[in-house]
Amino acid sequence: MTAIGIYGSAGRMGRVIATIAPDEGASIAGGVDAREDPVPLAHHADVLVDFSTPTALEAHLAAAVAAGTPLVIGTTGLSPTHHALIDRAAETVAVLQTGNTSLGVTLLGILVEQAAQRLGPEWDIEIVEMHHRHKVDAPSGTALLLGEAAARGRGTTLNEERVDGRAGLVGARTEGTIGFSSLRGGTVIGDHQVVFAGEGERIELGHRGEDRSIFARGAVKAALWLAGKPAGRYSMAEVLGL
Ligand SMILES: NC(=O)C1=CN([C@@H]2O[C@H](COP(=O)(O)OP(=O)(O)OC[C@H]3O[C@@H](n4cnc5c(N)ncnc54)[C@H](OP(=O)(O)O)[C@@H]3O)[C@@H](O)[C@H]2O)C=CC1
Ligand SMILES: O=C(O)C1=N[C@H](C(=O)O)C[C@H](O)C1
Repeated sequence: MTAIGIYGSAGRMGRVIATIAPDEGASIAGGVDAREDPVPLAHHADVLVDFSTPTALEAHLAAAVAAGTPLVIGTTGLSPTHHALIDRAAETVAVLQTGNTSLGVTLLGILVEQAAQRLGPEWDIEIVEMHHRHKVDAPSGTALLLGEAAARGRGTTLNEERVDGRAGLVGARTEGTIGFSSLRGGTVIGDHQVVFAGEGERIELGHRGEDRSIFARGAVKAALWLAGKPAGRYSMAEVLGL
């Protein structure tokens, strides 16, 4: 049975992953949290999952590379530097990074890319997300993933088009931009709405997470799929065959 090591094992996600792993046919090799050495776990797990914090990512990647153990990264709030480190690690081990491991959001990303491509830049795109009061990063990793899908559909990059949380006298909207708004409160698991606003009509594509097990199941499926894969950077759509 494939043994999964969890970075961030005592957190909200880590605990759900440990609970549902046996249902998906996996066992848990162990867990690591803040101020613990990530290296021994990388050596005795078959595959690692990281749902911790961006500041720990570099050490987790180094441990995975040193042990030759594949790594699924679910942690969000990553910077371009983190993504460069992931690309470098993926030259040595199999790595899958995604802001959302659920089936629903993975499919939503594909639908958003297609809609953006077909509608063109004259349809304004705004992405609204809401999460629980404990979430520390904004926009959410999922919102950014959806924004990247929309930008790809339009043949551009999110870096060129991104506008975060407007406030004050910001002026009229610039065509082609992709706006982000983040709400925080209560116990919301994760809601995302992608609004395509055209002349006299709107299309809204969205997803509501009702339970963290949707992310945990996806993470375990990704880990089982990634174990034994050659070095490279893989996607959740490949795991789910979408
Ligand atoms: N991709 C996806 O589908 C999803 C991604 N996420 C993302 O996963 C991450 C974790 O979310 P969540 O579980 O809610 O957060 P929590 O804050 O509940 O858990 C984070 C865990 O990481 C641990 N941690 C902190 N620093 C380190 C470190 N240096 N090394 C190892 N572990 C460390 C914390 O330990 P301690 O308490 O000791 O500090 C804690 O147990 C977030 O970035 C979130 O956005 C969440 C849900 C789905
Ligand atoms: O922190 C969370 O809870 C979640 N984080 C991910 C994100 O940033 O998109 C995924 C999910 O929405 C829950």
